[in-house]
Amino acid sequence: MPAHDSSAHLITHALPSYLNPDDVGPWGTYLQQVDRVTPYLGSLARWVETLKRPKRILIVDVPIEMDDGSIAHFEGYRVQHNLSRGPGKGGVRFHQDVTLSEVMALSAWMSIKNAAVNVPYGGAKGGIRVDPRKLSKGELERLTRRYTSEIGLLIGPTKDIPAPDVNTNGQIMAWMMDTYSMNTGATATGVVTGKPVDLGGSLGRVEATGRGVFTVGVEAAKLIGLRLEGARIAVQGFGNVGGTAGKLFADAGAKVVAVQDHTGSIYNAQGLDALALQEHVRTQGGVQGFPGAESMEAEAFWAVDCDILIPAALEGQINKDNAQRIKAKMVIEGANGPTTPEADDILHDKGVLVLPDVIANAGGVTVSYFEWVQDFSSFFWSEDEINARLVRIMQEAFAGVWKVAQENKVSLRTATFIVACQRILHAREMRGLYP
Ligand SMILES: NC(=O)C1=CN([C@@H]2O[C@H](COP(=O)(O)OP(=O)(O)OC[C@H]3O[C@@H](n4cnc5c(N)ncnc54)[C@H](OP(=O)(O)O)[C@@H]3O)[C@@H](O)[C@H]2O)C=CC1
Ligand SMILES: O=C(O)CCC(=O)C(=O)O
Repeated sequence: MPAHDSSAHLITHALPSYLNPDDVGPWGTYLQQVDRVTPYLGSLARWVETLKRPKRILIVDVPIEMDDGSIAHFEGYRVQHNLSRGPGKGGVRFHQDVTLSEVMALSAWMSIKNAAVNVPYGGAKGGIRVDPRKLSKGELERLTRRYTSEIGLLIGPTKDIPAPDVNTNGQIMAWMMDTYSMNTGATATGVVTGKPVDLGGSLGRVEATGRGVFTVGVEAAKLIGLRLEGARIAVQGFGNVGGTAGKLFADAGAKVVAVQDHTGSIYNAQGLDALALQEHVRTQGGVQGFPGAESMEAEAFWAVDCDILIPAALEGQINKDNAQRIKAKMVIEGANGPTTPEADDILHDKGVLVLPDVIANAGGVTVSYFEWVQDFSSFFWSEDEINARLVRIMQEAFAGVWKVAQENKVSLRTATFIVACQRILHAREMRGLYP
């Protein structure tokens, strides 16, 4: 091929073999979101391809001995999407449907989210394809420890810092911290966040994501003149994020009228007792059978009469098939990637305000950042101090995004991407390309 053949240009942009340009899952959703922001990036658009390729992907085989003596193999991942603004940061998911393409999308949304609230991190995410409900506690511990050792070459307090996500919690973070510390020969509390408070965890981290969801919800409600007192809330997923957000809205005078998880969908027009429902989910494993609630069909959940809808489960839940039926005035994305681009457009045309994941659920990583800072200084803050700082960061970030949306006449999602992508690509440009 001649040295200046124009097709050489195409070769430098060839997609890596693991990237499917026709991905219709979460990674495809993310790519469409990047395409929507590109016209607003000015000269930084030259760098936008950076955002369409994860920086580093590790796929690991995680073998463990089961309680019955057999050997089982699980597939695990850690993806570092972008490290221009700092070490990788993002949770670890244990779920039977986890795929590489999903973890890539989740890691990319971490890059955007971390930049949107201006914490000094890049984006990363991890996961194992496993249904943790089918494991004993011992099997779960062995799986977590082996996975941590396998991804040990990528993670570290200044390299990449995991945290909880779906089906992972403080206990799992404690095992990860312990395994990494044993492998490196020194206690390294800063290698993960979301740890139990007695092991260097932060007060307020467990509730932080739900508190962030609530905080931006309050700000947006003021802006659109929606009264929270008596407002009807529907929540999908009543785990860490959905449960806390539902409880905080109920404490503020709103009514949680409908909740859905994989065990069922429940409804009470007078409002469900959110605290009692959290306890019911913790002890019974789901919302089904909650006293004082009627059951409803899963599909009917999306059409329920409500003012605020909070998806707080998995990706792609609000899609072209159900978006038209949504009656809420506002959708607050507790989950990552719950709304497909087609559904985004439908909601926009219906006048429903969508507070996107990349700002609405950033409270968790914000308090993770506080935890990491506290671990480095070994000086711990009070819960009031943490909550006050969290609320301030969320309010300021949300106000900034709102302004950008108004100025550019774009959705809050595109506005958040404008703010975040400019920060990431500016950092990329300033750092340069060569060692
Ligand atoms: N934990 C955190 O700090 C953060 C989490 N997020 C995101 O929030 C979302 C929820 O995470 P988190 O609360 O931590 O996870 P949890 O594991 O605590 O809770 C997940 C909830 O979603 C429900 N769920 C799972 N699958 C479905 C389904 N197909 N239909 C309906 N409900 C379902 C689960 O119930 P069941 O299994 O019984 O159905 C459970 O109620 C995820 O998208 C996560 O990435 C975002 C930012 C931070
Ligand atoms: O707390 C963190 O570091 C990340 C939480 C997370 O995975 C998320 O925001 O989606």
